[in-house]
Amino acid sequence: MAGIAPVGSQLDARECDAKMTELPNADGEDFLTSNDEVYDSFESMGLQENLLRGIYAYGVEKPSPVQQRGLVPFCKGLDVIQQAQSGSGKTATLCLGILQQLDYNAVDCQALVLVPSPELARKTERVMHSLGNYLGVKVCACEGCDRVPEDQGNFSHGVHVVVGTPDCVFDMLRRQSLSPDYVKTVVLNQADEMISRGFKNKIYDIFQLLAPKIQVGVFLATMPPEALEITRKLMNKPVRILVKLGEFTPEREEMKLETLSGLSQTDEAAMCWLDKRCRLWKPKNIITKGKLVNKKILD
Ligand SMILES: Nc1ncnc2c1ncn2[C@@H]1O[C@H](COP(=O)(O)OP(=O)(O)OP(=O)(O)O)[C@@H](O)[C@H]1O
Repeated sequence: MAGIAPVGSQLDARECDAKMTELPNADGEDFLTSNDEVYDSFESMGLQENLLRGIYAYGVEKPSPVQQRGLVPFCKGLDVIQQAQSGSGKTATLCLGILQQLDYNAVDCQALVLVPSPELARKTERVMHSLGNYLGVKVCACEGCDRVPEDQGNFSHGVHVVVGTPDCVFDMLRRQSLSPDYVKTVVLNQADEMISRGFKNKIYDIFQLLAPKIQVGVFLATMPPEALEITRKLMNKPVRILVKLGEFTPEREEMKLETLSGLSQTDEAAMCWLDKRCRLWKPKNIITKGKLVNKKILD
């Protein structure tokens, strides 16, 4: 671990919030963190042996910038805001942070992950399941509000983590198909996207059903004013991590495309995703699975 004095560690909460909205557009500073610890390897983070095995089996060797700064505080049970671009490793971070803290001797729902779409719920379920394979995690995605009986069936076998859109999760809690009693962590993944899809009030409704003292993680790419409002209302002295655009390199994106292919996404979905990345980084070429994809074919 290398100790550094990061931008943000001396600022108060309000100054930090202001910085988090300004910094993505500013030159010069790459990180804003209100926590001064940076871990450049997973081994130095004090993670459980079986979680490390899951990480290696998943094919990940070195933590990404957001993981180097945000994973350990999250594992310690602190509230954490992580703002970084899509593809920077936020989903893996929240999965690892939850997996490290679960009590595997109890089969109660201990963590909720709220996401903007059923597709992202399924993706998060797969990532959590792969990383937690050696820990025996039971994770379940709510498939959709029209599939309540199937979801109820899955929950009845016992579950540690539930992932779903705010609508679905609220519905499960309201029907008492899911107990709020043992939930100690709630994560809002792609919180900015959830807000733009109109889920803000449903998120507040869910928190009304949970215990008052709960760990909250907020993961997003942008910080609209409503996201700041959510963090102020729901979080307790959060650790703030902002990784600027461009910190995640195209080389690592090769891995994302391989993962995409591995998950048998359609070529169209993969190309659409690549196109978004090319607009961000403007690379000349992207190499994937030994093939060179010339950027021109995406134009
Ligand atoms: N430390 C790492 N090293 C290499 N690849 C990684 C690492 N962490 C995550 N990845 C891979 O990078 C890709 C993006 O990670 P992830 O989905 O966690 O990012 P994200 O920030 O949540 O993206 P999005 O906002 O689009 O969901 C995935 O394919 C994941 O397997």
